[in-house]
Amino acid sequence: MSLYCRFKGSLGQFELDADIELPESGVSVLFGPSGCGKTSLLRCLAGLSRLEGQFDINGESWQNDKHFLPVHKRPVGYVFQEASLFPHLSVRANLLFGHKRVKRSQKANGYISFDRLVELLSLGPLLERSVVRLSGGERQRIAIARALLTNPRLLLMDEPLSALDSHNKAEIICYLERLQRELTIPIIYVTHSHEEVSRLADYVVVMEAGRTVAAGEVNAIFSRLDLPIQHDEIAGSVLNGVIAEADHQWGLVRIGVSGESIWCRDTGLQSGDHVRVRVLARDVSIALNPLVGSSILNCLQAQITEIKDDVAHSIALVRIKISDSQGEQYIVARLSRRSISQLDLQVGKKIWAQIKSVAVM
Ligand SMILES: Nc1ncnc2c1ncn2[C@@H]1O[C@H](COP(=O)(O)OP(=O)(O)OP(=O)(O)O)[C@@H](O)[C@H]1O
Repeated sequence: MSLYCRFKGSLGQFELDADIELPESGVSVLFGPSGCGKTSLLRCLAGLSRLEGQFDINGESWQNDKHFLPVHKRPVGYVFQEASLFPHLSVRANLLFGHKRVKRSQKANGYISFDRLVELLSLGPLLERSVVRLSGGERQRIAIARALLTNPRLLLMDEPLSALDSHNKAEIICYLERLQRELTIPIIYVTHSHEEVSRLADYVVVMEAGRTVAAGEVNAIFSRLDLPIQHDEIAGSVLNGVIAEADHQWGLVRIGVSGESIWCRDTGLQSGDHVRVRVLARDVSIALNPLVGSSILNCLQAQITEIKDDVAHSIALVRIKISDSQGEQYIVARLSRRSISQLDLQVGKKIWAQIKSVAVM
């Protein structure tokens, strides 16, 4: 871990109390409901807001009790919900606006060149166009490239997909996944979308009412039953796996996940590809014996590690563990309390977790 921050103070009526340590690279997502303080925390990191606190990044102090590095001196790239591009300039000129300010000697480790960014974000055909008639997705790709061309040591992204339609969103997520593989600087990404977290996050910080309440790896955080994220109807667990085989006849792939298998729709991935799957808690059921004569393709051997009543009286959440010699991962199932009683489900019990292949995302 080499990014540490703590900020405490008031912004009008709002109290921010954040204290987090993040990995030195990869995508860390700030996740939480609207108004919980994600943007406020991002603004403190950028130096746009000044609260009492401390911010150390990769061995440098940007803020402590005696010192505050002003916003214009922080090498930070900032991507907002909507790209604010210069309307009188071409795409190329918009990109070069940030690029020119970077001296050769200042180019940090992991710096991605103009040509490489144009290639990674498929900006070549747009370079000579005016920015005025571009789609939202194209504008956002330019905003991301422009932020990176300033040679930042930290990239902040504040709900960069929230203003886009679903087609543009899906496209930009693919570009972000590509960038993620090349960038070596830390990215802090704000969202309240479960899909974005499961696709992009290496690490998650959960925020609630101005406070940072939990932080950790994606599977660990999304399988915790004590966090408010589980109250969401579309809450689910995120599992890491590897494509093991394809069933071309039926258009399915088998994903190996901690010694178990999950069949889901084939989206063109190859054997050996590392993937993430998201399984909603409401799509998981539990049986005491392996399935016979069922349409459900996925039946995973697992063990119950925790049971917790939901806020809704009739429902409980069950955390189950799958494991092999490489480690363990957790899945959450949302069940009726009646089923839990009838099957006498208890912590430690070995069970079978059933998941419809069409429900796997
Ligand atoms: N400078 C400020 N003065 C007064 N109130 C502020 C200030 N900055 C933020 N707030 C308030 O702090 C709260 C948190 O806002 P913030 O934008 O950080 O939340 P958020 O989690 O990013 O929300 P969203 O997901 O909707 O963007 C809001 O109620 C906002 O009005």
